[in-house]
This record gives sequence, C-alpha cells and structure tokens, in this order.
Amino acid sequence: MRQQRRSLAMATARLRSPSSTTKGYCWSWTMVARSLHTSIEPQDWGFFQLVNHSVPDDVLESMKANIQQFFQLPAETKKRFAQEQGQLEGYGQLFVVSEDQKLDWADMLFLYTQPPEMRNAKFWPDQPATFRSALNRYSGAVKDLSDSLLATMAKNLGLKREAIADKCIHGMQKVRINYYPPCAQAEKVVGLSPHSDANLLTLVLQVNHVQGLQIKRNGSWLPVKPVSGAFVVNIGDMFEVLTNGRYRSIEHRAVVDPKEERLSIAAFQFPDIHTMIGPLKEMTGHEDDAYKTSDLESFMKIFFATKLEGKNFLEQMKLN
Ligand SMILES: O=C(O)CCC(=O)C(=O)O
Ligand SMILES: [Fe+2]
Repeated sequence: MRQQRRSLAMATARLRSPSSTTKGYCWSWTMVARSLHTSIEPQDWGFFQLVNHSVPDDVLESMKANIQQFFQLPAETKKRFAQEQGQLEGYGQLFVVSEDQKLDWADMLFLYTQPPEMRNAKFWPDQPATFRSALNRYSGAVKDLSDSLLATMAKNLGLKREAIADKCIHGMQKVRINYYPPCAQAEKVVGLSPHSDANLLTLVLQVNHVQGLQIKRNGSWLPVKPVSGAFVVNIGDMFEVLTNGRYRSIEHRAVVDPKEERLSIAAFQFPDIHTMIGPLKEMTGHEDDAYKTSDLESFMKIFFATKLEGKNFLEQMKLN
C-alpha cells in the first residue's frame, strides 16, 4: 500500500508538470488512479501505462504463451484461420485498402471477442490446444478492467452512468494480435503505420521485451518502453468525439526490430452496437459540436476504408 501511494504521488507530481497542466486533462488521470487504487505512469494525456490492475498474472502469461506458439506454427496451419476476401477477421494483414499500397511489416490475427455471440469460431485457432480458453479468459478480464476505467473516466467528467458506462455493459471488444518479424533493414519498413484507434479505449499488452510502440508527442515520436505485465491504455477516436475533444485520441505507430520478433495484443473496446457516436450533450453544454454524429457501424465503415495515416480519419469526422 505504501509503495502504491508512493508511485501514485510520483505520478501526480509528473502530471502537474507545466506542459500537462496547460492541456487541462491532468487531474482526470490522477483521479482514475486513485479510484482504482492503482498506479499509473502517465506519459501523455492520450495514453498511460497501467501497472497494477485486475487482470491476473496467470491469465496474461497463458495468453502470451499461446500467441507465441500460434505464430510459430507452419504457414499452412495458420492459413486455416485466414481472412476471407474483403473481411478483416482472421489471420492475415491489416488495412489493405488498395493494391499498390506498401504493406506494413506485420502479420496479425484479428478476432471479435465480446459479446461472446459475436465470436466466429472458424477464425479462432484450435492450435495450440489451449488458445481458445486462454483468449476467452483474457478477453473477459480485460473487458472488466476497461469497464471500470471507462466508468471512472466518465465519472471524472461529471457524466452519469447512462452516458458512457451503461452503453459499455454489452459493449463490443475486438482483439488484434500483432506479430512483427525482425527486418534486417528495419529503418526501411514500418510495423504498423501511424494511426489513432477508432474505438473508445484500447488496452495494449506488449508481449515480449522488444520495444516497438511509439507515440506522437509535440510532433516527435517517443518510444514506449515495455513494462512487464502493464497495459498501455490508449484513448481512441470515439472517446474524443463523445467528449467533444476534451480527451484527445493518441497517434501511435509500431516500428520493427532488426534482430528480434515483437508481439503485442491490442484489445479494442467499443460501446454496444446501437450507440450513436457524436458529442454528448452533457459535454457540449452551450458549445458547438466539434464532430459529426453517426451510428457506430457507419463510423467504423469510414475508418476501415481510410488509409492509416495519422489521425486523418478523425479529420473527416470534424465539423468546420
Ligand atoms: O504493436 C503495438 O504495440 C501497437 C498495436 C496497435 O496500435 C494496434 O494494434 O492498433
Ligand atoms: Fe493502435
């Protein structure tokens, strides 16, 4: 407990640095940390590392072991779970929007995980034998964590449960497992192109010690050092839109290592499918809406049709 208080005090001290207070979001992170009795390492207001959290170690370790084994399987075995034409779910590659596009240096396995009725068993690997049960436990535990984060963040904004938290009870979760093979000419490729995530909140687990995730801060790319067992929590575009820009989604990318492979698991949290995505009236008060309002499905359709290039998708959703 003492240790926890000390790390929280450090977090608070850093949050109060002039550069973060000018943006006005600093206290919400501290309050998130306090309400969750946890420690947060703030590195940017669109992102933080959650060091102590409710997801059990054995759930993390089993998930990590299973995905490492999956990507080591022969190509023919992995292809049994391959994406189908025009679909994103399954094993394959990300965001292929045109034939002449330079592809990112990564393979991925993209699965719908919550609510359970959205799962598509044909894309869920049956090798290794424990993969499905590991992902099932991981997905549930990460959703619980995300629900408590979202509820706390919404409360800090003065919102009632109905505004965001209740809409997440039957919220969707999609999980993308990224595998970045080493590349001798690493500086010539990009693992995952610069982007912000379209959803509300993303919880990223960096699976091994290899560094690759970078966030954009004041026009420069800053590496995010993997902290064993910690989640990197990213604010997504939907959270930016719902809060009419009070929170900003974070632009990030992944680079590859010349010698070692890197793996990460991103769990994308969404509200339930019937939610309208637009500035909440509790947030706007007398100010103008800064973003368009659309249903969740249309929002996602535009996102996936847009080439990943920084926050260019959100630019399209801005009014004026
Ligand atoms: O590999 C990473 O650390 C980042 C993954 C990511 O940003 C994503 O899957 O959207
Ligand atoms: Fe991302």
